[in-house]
Amino acid sequence: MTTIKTYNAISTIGLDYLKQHDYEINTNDSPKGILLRSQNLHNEKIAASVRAVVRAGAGFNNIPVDDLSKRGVVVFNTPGGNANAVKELTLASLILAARPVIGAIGFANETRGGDVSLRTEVSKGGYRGTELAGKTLGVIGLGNVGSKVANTALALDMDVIGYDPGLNANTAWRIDRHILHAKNVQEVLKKADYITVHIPLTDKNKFFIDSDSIALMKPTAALLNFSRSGIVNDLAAKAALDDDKLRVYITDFADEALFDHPKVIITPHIGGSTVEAEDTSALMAARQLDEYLTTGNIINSVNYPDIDEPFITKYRVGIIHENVPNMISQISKFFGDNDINIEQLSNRAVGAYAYTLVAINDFSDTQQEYVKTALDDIPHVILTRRYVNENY
Ligand SMILES: NC(=O)c1ccc[n+]([C@@H]2O[C@H](COP(=O)([O-])OP(=O)(O)OC[C@H]3O[C@@H](n4cnc5c(N)ncnc54)[C@H](O)[C@@H]3O)[C@@H](O)[C@H]2O)c1
Ligand SMILES: O=C(O)[C@H](O)COP(=O)(O)O
Repeated sequence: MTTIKTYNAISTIGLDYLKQHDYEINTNDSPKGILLRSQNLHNEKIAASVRAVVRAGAGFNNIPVDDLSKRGVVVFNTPGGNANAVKELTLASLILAARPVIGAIGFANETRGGDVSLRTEVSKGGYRGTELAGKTLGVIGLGNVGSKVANTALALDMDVIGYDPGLNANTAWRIDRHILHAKNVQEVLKKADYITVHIPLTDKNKFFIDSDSIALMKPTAALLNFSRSGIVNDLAAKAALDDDKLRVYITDFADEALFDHPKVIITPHIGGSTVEAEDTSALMAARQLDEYLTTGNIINSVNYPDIDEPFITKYRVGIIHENVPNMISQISKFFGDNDINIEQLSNRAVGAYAYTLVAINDFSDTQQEYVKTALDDIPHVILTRRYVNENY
């Protein structure tokens, strides 16, 4: 049996899937895979046995991707698995930014005793809000979450302007044609009444929203952060709120500096915390993990190229290597020199790394033993794995 190590509360749907596919969960210290959510892996020792790390969720800034890539460990996430959950909480937050719902609930609860209805009717004027219809929503990042938020805001009769210079074709298809595409982020910051950020935390995106960007916003603007702590400079947001340069800041990431601020609403990182999102993400994660460990197919990796081919031969060899010239010819020569016939060879590269998946039928035990060690001697090969098709 193969062991998978887990961190965080992973939905039982995902864990059951693994158990049904002959995996043990957390039974020893030499797992083949790790399945996690937001656990910070940067300071954890990751066992040498690990071949795959799967994030049941979108953001993977909690995983030491660069180090794992060098070790040939494939890192996955589950894009879109929790996007609807984040969309719904973002929409709720837009309403909280437009209407003083939280204060009004507090007030209603304080008016116990006597003629409650009279007192609430007299004082409700203090809880008047505004409407979202007709206002402009700026969406920064139009990926799985941002595209859903943007499309749904149109149904609320908002005007929507989006910014995403790295939009991929799949997501682009999903974006409603009524959404205005900004050429630069400044255009969004200046035009929008509500600004919501849905981008990953990377070195480049650290403090993407800082005092300079807030200075471009309308002083009546509302800023929403359901991305990550560190994408918005919270201290800059707080200073702008204090100086009446920003109206409200809603964030899903608690920060000591923001507690008890009257213009801040904090939720405890619950954007993806719905039953449905946790089930979907965990099941996607479990399937991707099993698929890689048993067939070599890579689906939704964040550090290696995806290759997803039907496993129709008896064997496969997956070779993780650097993306440098002459690798495919050296690999195919290696198989030829060792009298092993290649039925199919797939190769893809992304950034500094590449993956070659070789399909084989006739593969003697001696050849298999030899390939396992000798392929690794080709310069720039990082890791080699062999896969056996039990259904062949
Ligand atoms: N609060 C939560 O619980 C929760 C849940 C899910 C996701 N998230 C966060 O939201 C982020 C986005 O999630 P997603 O599923 O939409 O990811 P995604 O990968 O589908 O989309 C991210 C988009 O951001 C764009 N982007 C990157 N940098 C940008 C920049 N500087 N300016 C404009 N666009 C930029 C990318 O091109 C991509 O289209 C995740 O990385 C994660 O950190 C939080
Ligand atoms: O990036 C994500 O998917 C979200 O931040 C969800 O995180 P969680 O799995 O810890 O709820």
